[in-house]
Amino acid sequence: MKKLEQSKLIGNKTIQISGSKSISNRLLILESLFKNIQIGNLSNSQDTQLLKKALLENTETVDIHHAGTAMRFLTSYYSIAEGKTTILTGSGRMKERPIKNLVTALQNLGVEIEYLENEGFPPLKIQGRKITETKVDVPANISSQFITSLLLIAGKLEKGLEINLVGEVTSRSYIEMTLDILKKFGIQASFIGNLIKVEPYNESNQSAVINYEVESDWSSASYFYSFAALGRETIHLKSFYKESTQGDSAIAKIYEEFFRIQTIFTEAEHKLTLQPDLNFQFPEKIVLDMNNCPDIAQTLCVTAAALKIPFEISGLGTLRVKETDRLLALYNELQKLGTQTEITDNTIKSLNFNDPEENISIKTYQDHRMAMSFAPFCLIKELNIEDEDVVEKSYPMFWEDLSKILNKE
Ligand SMILES: O=C(O)C1=C[C@@H](OP(=O)(O)O)[C@@H](O)[C@H](O)C1
Ligand SMILES: C=C(OP(=O)(O)O)C(=O)O
Repeated sequence: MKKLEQSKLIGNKTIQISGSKSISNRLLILESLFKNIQIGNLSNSQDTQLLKKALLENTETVDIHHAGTAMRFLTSYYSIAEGKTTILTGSGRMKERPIKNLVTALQNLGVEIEYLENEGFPPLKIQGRKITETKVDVPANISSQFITSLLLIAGKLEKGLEINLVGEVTSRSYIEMTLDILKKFGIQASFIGNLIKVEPYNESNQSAVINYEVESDWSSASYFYSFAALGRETIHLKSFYKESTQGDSAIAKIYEEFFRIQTIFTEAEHKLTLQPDLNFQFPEKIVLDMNNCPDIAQTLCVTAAALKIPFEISGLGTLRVKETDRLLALYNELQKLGTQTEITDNTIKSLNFNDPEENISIKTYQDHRMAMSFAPFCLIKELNIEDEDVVEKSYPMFWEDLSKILNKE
């Protein structure tokens, strides 16, 4: 249990955030399939460590715990490991997170994959083989990770791959991030309408060494936007770029529009300065579709609840199948801050704001983002965060970094 006393924000501190977990996990798979690259600022998240270990050890049974990207990316990776049988499993929650659309797509490409417990969910038994098919349909409304998973192996197939995205495309920014990284590896791809075409990798590219400096993680940066919005002090974050491929960089625009936090980029130092406008007036209401940046939805809901600004967020269907049912978790825990909400399959809307509870203890539901998104509320009132170690999944240094910017009141 982490006790966060009521605190004040110390101005002008600099926080060094580690590399994007999404970019890092794509790079590790590509490195293993295609060639050696020099990776700088690799994510120190537990999810990245787990994936790295799985790729290095190459055992028959692989337990990926709660790392969603690793689970989905490795499903395709082991599907093309010719002659190798792999059992791919994960935590209790991972066994409840959907994977059927990806498995069906790989089965349609000729791979033998068996569900070892429940149909449509891990654990999987995968019999790797050479894929010769060239086209596949994939429903794109459940998780973009299914598409990324196929894209990461596509260049390895003899004739490349055409992926037809069926239905609404969720978390599109993550697909675009994957295509950008493929390009850096020299893998040609196009994304027109609902069709993605990837050309086979040209082996003569093999010799050119790539240096890839991973931009720091914008999802992790989001919590500092929340601190700046509630504490109205300047915070510096490193190492970020002005043009980001991470969809969660939308946090800068969102917090500028609704909370008057200006983001200033210092190119030379790859530094972001989060600078609150002190003459800030609350917006009347926040209405936003966050389908493109689902991981920062919890951050925004807590900031809005703390400031008692009515909000109505849509595009959040995927939150139901993440580390926990994040809409339900928000509904439960925001009540402790005094905020009543109404949730549907894919939206959350505030109904009214009352005083926070006396002794607030936030449950985290094994979800790192529940712990980190509620932490900034300590600028309003003291609170406890249960199972604080959950932050390791994406941001192991989170509590240490907070201690640098908080002063007990
Ligand atoms: O490709 C990725 O790196 C991710 C895609 C998103 O998942 P969905 O596409 O399942 O929404 C996001 O929520 C997750 O944290 C990371
Ligand atoms: C949803 C997340 O991760 P994953 O799907 O990779 O477990 C996340 O980090 O918020």
